[in-house]
Amino acid sequence: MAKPISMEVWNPSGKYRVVSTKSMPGARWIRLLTDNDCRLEICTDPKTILSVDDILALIGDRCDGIIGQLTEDWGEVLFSALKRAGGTAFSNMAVGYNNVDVEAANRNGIAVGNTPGVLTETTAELAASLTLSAARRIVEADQFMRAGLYEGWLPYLFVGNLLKGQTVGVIGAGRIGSAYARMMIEGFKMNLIYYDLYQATRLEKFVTAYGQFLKANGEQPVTWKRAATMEDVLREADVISLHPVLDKTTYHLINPERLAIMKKEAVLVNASRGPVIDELALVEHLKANPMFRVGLDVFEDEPYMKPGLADMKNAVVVPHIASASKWTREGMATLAALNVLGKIKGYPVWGNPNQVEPFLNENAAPPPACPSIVNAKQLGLPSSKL
Ligand SMILES: NC(=O)C1=CN([C@@H]2O[C@H](COP(=O)(O)OP(=O)(O)OC[C@H]3O[C@@H](n4cnc5c(N)ncnc54)[C@H](O)[C@@H]3O)[C@@H](O)[C@H]2O)C=CC1
Ligand SMILES: O=C(O)C(=O)CO
Repeated sequence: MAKPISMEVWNPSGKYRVVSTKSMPGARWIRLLTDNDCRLEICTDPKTILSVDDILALIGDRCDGIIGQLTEDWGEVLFSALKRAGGTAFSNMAVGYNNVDVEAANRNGIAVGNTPGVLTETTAELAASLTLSAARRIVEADQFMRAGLYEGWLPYLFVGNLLKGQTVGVIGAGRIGSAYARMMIEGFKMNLIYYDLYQATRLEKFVTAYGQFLKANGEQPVTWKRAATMEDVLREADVISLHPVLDKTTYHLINPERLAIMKKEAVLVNASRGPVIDELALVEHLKANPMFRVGLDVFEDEPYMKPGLADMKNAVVVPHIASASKWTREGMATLAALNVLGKIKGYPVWGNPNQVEPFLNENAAPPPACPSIVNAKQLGLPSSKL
């Protein structure tokens, strides 16, 4: 087993031992735990990704709850160790929890928290930024300037794609996908085609109302369509943004066959999870189709890129920063801490994980509830009546 690693300890005499595998932004999450009789231990080891052995050492012999990161592998080994240490609560500091084996958590009676809602707009804004960067070739043009290559305006210099009046395709029109769609529709007057297992009723109503508003003002109305198949989106859209969860149904959702049916000058954006795209196939597609552009926040084998991707001028790549705004990261820390605290205190689970604002109000005490526990039903946890 790995040696115990460096820790920062808050409120040493607290009754409940809570561990965070990383330092997290803001001070509120620390205050919320220490004001509620928790001894908080924050791992300060400089290693970016902790191994299962590292985390076993952090859990130790006694641990009531633990906050972990999306880079960590939370399965049977860690959940059974947490159970043996007397723990009942884990929270990912993330909305996505594909790094967590929820079945293993269920077997060990551990609640699994996540942090929905607080990342929605921040992540959608980064997806919109990637869309614009790819469509208008911002990174290529920036590199060109810095290399001293600019000799004056030219009719063909860095010609890209106009978004207005084009079709934006969204795959996975949940919280983030819908927020992204609204940005592209309201901001650039794009038409929408989307594919999701469920109907995005609020999004549809928004596009209808916005279309009516534009029409009343003498402008071309925007339109929406719910596609029967993912292929319909890929064939029709000029810009496609991926926002589904990562699971068996979405692994390599973008594969060679599906890349082949996309428009040759399409823009593809991924701020969901890397394995949603077959990245090797994408590299080949980028090579064969120089006018096809991508904006990627996530990668199949993070922190690595597949061979060849870094050389592609038609790819904009950023290191998984879609949720990286101060407000969002502090909010994620707060929600993760409250998930763990709420379970330790025996609080019920908040009724609507899409409406977590009451937990984020700095000027009020948070509701006595766990903001979001993904396996609440399986563990038979009570729902909050608030
Ligand atoms: N790059 C980043 O930093 C971030 C990435 N994410 C990723 O984005 C994902 C989505 O987050 P939210 O919008 O908050 O979740 P959400 O649960 O509101 O939306 C996910 C949507 O995907 C749909 N979906 C599931 N399977 C599908 C399939 N096979 N085909 C099409 N649609 C399918 C669901 O019906 C749902 O509407 C997270 O699970 C996470 O992996 C989230 C935040 C930040
Ligand atoms: O919350 C998530 O799922 C993330 O990817 C964090 O950025």
